[in-house]
Amino acid sequence: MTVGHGASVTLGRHQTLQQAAQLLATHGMDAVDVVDECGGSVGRCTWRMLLWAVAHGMDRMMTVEDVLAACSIDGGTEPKEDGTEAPDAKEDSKATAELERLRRELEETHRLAETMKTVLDAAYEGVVVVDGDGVVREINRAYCQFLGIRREDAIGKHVTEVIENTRLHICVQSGIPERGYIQKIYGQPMVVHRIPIWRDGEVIGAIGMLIFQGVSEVYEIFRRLQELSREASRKEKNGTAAPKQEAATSAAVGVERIIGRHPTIAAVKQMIQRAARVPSTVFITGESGTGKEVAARAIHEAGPRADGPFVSINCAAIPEALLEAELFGYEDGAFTGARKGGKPGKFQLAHGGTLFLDEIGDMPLAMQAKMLRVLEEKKVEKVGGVSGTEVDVRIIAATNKPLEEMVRGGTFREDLFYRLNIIRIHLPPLRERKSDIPALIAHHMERLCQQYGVGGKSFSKEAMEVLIGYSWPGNIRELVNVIEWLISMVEGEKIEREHLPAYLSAIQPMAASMSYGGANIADRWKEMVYQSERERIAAALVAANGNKAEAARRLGIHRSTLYEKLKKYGF
Ligand SMILES: Nc1ncnc2c1ncn2[C@@H]1O[C@H](COP(=O)(O)OP(=O)(O)OP(=O)(O)O)[C@@H](O)[C@H]1O
Repeated sequence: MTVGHGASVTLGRHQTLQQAAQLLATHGMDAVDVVDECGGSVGRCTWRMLLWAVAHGMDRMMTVEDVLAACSIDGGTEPKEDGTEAPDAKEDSKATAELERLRRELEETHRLAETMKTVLDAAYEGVVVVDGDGVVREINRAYCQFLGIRREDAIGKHVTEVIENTRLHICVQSGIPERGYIQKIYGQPMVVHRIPIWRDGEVIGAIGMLIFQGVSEVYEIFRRLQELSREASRKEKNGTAAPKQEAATSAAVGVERIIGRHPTIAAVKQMIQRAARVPSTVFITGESGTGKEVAARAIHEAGPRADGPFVSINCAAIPEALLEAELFGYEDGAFTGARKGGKPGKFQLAHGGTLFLDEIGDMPLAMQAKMLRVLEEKKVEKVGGVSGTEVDVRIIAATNKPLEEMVRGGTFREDLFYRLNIIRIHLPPLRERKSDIPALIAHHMERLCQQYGVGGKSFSKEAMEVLIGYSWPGNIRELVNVIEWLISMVEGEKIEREHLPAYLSAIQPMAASMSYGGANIADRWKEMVYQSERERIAAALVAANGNKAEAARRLGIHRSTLYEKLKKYGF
């Protein structure tokens, strides 16, 4: 558009309807001449013409030239120069209503944008928003002041041109949130959070936050962590089992370490918080890999024993003959091969803390009787010992076996079952809380990439759909293993559908009653699952050179589950 000498305003023929409306509104005009590149008049744009275009559902981005042409083809609906020929009254009111709706929509958008800007500017932290290409779309006053730049100069530029050492554009590609990272800006270590913005399964941008007050706090947290780690190694030297590496490296504590917002998991988190407050025995059930140990640690960390040890023992992994010594310890010379000076048992090591009895359903009957006595008397007697020692231990037990059925079948003691089953927490299988899959993937991807020192990876929409569609029989452990495998196998930053193991894409049954090629689809499905699981197990055994413990780890299932499957598939 041009404003010539003597305030003569014209509109270029390639300008849009939206620009035409803006021009008329800005200059308070009813009509404006439409000109070509040489300034020659090609027609006249009026409010009536704009109303006509809106009434005919034309796009706001259409050129004025096209609208002029459409008007003339329409048989002169557009008024002639003198404006005597108006659109008919019905169309006129339709157009007016549409314009009014657009005006209100615009007003609302402006109001929201203003509110958002006020909120952003009032925030103490620096906030920057980038789009899917890493281009700055919004930045607040605090960030601009810190960087010493003007908002207008930052907006529209790639974030790397605006903020030193930023990784926001990488966060957009990986889709992985980065919280509490240190970023050097102007030589100062700053604490930043980088959070991807997801829409319809795709990352469409990211928000960066600069925490001005955070550095000293972070150093304080760091100092406390160092103290804790020193404490842990002191305890390890004294014989207390160190927590798993995963738990030690994770900053999350208590229910924080449980990822997921599905209602079933939200209810579990509530139960955990309640259970943490009381000393009663907790009994956790759920399929293998659903996070029973994670839940047990969360209870320990959220309760008053958090400063005490968390000791875990897998009752299925220890041969029957050694289980008693592992649990209660042994005296010097208690049996052939016993360590000189004896050894404390898990109960003693957990004194003042929590003992997690995993796979309790696999505990032999004879051992169950001894366990019941210890739980009732709160005293343990070492193998080869003569007197008992008092222990103050909170018990959390877990199993993936149907313990009630085992009680009925006589393979699990009823009295021990009731002694354990005081607070019951059931962890749902992953297939029943699929909405948590993206968050679990993001969490473990970030954790593992940090652990391996590699850059983050993101999933294509198709790959994510496959991961969400799969039934995850090995639950979260299987998911973690798939992520670990992908991190080491995929070179690039984007994980595509074809990078995923083939068994994840197997067709799901649509309806059990449907038939396909004469065979019942549910039977075909079962057969396919059977085949694919058999192949996966065979592949894992080959990859692990026949080592069953390693194969079970690769498959994300417990060793005892692998043995059952080996039997089932006739290996
Ligand atoms: N809610 C969760 N959020 C994040 N990670 C989880 C969650 N639950 C489980 N995991 C991860 O899944 C894996 C398996 O968890 P865990 O060992 O607690 O399962 P489990 O039910 O005790 O398995 P099993 O019955 O075989 O002993 C671990 O890598 C753990 O970090």
